[in-house]
Amino acid sequence: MPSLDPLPNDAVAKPPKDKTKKKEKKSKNPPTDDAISESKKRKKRWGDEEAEELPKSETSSEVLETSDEGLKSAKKKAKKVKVEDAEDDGGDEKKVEENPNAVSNFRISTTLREKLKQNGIESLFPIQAMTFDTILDGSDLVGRARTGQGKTLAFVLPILESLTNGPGKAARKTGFSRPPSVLVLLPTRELANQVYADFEVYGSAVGLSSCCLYGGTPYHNQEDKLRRGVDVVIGTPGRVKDHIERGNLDLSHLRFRVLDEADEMLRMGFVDDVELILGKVKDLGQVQTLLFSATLPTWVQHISKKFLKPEKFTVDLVGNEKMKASTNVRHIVLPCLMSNMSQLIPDIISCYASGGRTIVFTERKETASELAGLLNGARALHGDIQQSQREVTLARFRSGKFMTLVATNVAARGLDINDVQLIIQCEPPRDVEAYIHRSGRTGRAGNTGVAVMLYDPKKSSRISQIERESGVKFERLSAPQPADFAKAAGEKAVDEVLSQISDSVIPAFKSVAEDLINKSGLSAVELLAKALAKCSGFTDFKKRSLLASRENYVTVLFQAGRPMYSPMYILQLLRRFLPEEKVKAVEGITFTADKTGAVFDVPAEDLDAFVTGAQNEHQVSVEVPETLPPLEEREQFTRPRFGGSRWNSNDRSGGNRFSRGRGGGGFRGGRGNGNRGGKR
Ligand SMILES: Nc1ncnc2c1ncn2[C@@H]1O[C@H](COP(=O)(O)OP(=O)(O)OP(=O)(O)O)[C@@H](O)[C@H]1O
Repeated sequence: MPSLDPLPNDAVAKPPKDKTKKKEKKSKNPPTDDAISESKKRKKRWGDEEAEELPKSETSSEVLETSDEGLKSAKKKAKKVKVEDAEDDGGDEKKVEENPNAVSNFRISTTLREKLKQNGIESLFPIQAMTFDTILDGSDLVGRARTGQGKTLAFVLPILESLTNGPGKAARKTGFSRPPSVLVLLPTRELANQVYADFEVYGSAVGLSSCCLYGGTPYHNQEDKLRRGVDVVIGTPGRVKDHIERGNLDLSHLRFRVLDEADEMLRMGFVDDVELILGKVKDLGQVQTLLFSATLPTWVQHISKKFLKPEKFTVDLVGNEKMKASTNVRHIVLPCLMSNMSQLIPDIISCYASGGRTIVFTERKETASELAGLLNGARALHGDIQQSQREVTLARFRSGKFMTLVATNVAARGLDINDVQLIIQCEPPRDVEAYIHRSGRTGRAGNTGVAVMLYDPKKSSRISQIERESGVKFERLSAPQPADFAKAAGEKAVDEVLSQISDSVIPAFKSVAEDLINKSGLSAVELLAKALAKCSGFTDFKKRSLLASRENYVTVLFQAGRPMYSPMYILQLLRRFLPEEKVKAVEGITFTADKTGAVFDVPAEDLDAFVTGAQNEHQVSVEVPETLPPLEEREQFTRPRFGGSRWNSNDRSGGNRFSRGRGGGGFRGGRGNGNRGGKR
């Protein structure tokens, strides 16, 4: 299993200090001898002579160690286990894992340990190791770790352990039509199903049953399960609330309440239902509340106070770290107009997906459906699709029946899908949390991945805003050029030809191949190159502009020996050595950050005229840059017009800003609408 990020230094924020007291609160009743002997007995009851009863935290307000201390103390605990074992068992010392996060170093029963091992899990991830004891010992907790760091099992394991071998066992209701002991709330149906699957796998191993309550599916199956009695209810707030109101769901005996993706659950639109649901618990002293997310904006700390006990613990493995997003992901930005996306995205996938799955995020449901229809083999997932179809689509994506999913934020959070190598966001999302969660669909559990965010060159300022708020440092790249992906695709085709095509096919195709060489006028190598392109799914290669990925355009860098501030000035200089129709074809004038020049796109067939024409002009130069120079940040709000396809630059239907004229978008030569430059 790949290793995970090293823990940051400020992993654990202290629980809110009780300002009225000088010293940290000590527990009122220090453990009596009976309690100690009882706890020693308990290590047997936990069905695991190896699982050592680790000393409970002295007080509920005890500060959890910082991450480094946490790991050191976990090591000490491991050694302590070793020492105690030796004393207790007359020296037949048990092998204790040196790895402080080894599952066997935690109060996890043999049954659960076996089930974890079957799933390849023999060591806890940091967020799991840092929160396990605190949850098992009965505290409320806010947990934060970057995406893909195992937050789900961080609450699943201690909850199951508590209900079957620990403090939660005694109070747990049992028998037919029992009320649930656990409620887990999530923001989307897909995520609810995913967490339900984890509870099914691990809960059923220890005799606990679960059910999943979410909309778009019939009530009666869920009602039957609730009527028969379940231990764990996982669901989305809307459907959970419906079942409460229908009298199917009694939450008065809950032992655990969990808000996964807590910041999303406490956002407008969810918080009222969440508050109503969580308020159904009668005895707040008996219930533990756990909040987890990769993002916990400050406002969450305030609003969550009403659900958590004052002496809650916080384990924050992101803390004050600048980088809030996944550190296992390459974060790339790439300029592209909406009208060029359906042509560009397949090339980005060829370049960065490494044969794995790709999730493309759009802001709106209709654009997700539209784009999915334009991308070969892609499927759409969003809230307007019927629930049964959503489940089929996600299951087929998970099983690799298709490799490109085009989704809205319904797939942004929590979804854990194997081998997602590439995330493409069609435009900067509205908030930084969306960026962090979307890009976190790749690079999970210690694996690596690539997140590409496309942006309209006219709105580049959103990029630095997301950089500031997420701590991400984007790689500013331009559209992949044919050479970028031909090599990778060609090598893949060669591997397939050599490994999958038997020599037995040669006689049948040899004469056709000889005819082709004799008649085509191309060399054997050139013909083979075409055949490999065909195997790779390419029929032609179009050059794309660096500035906006415009097909059959080239981005040029224009300089005039003095700072420039107005596109009109540039157009006037161009008119000195170019005919009007070529000046009119200029697209997307954008000044360099130092204003000493400007870049813009010109039709590839006009490039020579621009370069040679400039040579005869005093102090004017036109060159083709390898990469974009640092450009002026731009923010321009253009109200999108409706109708027509915004995705296909070949579309001449007009009707919206994305398919206007050649190449679409950007400032156009000759109209002098000027670059409004900078932010307004
Ligand atoms: N201790 C572990 N060892 C190995 N793999 C693990 C461990 N814990 C969890 N995983 C795997 O790591 C992946 C990510 O886990 P999970 O989905 O819980 O992450 P997360 O932190 O909730 O992510 P997100 O913030 O995106 O919701 C899953 O495939 C899970 O099976």
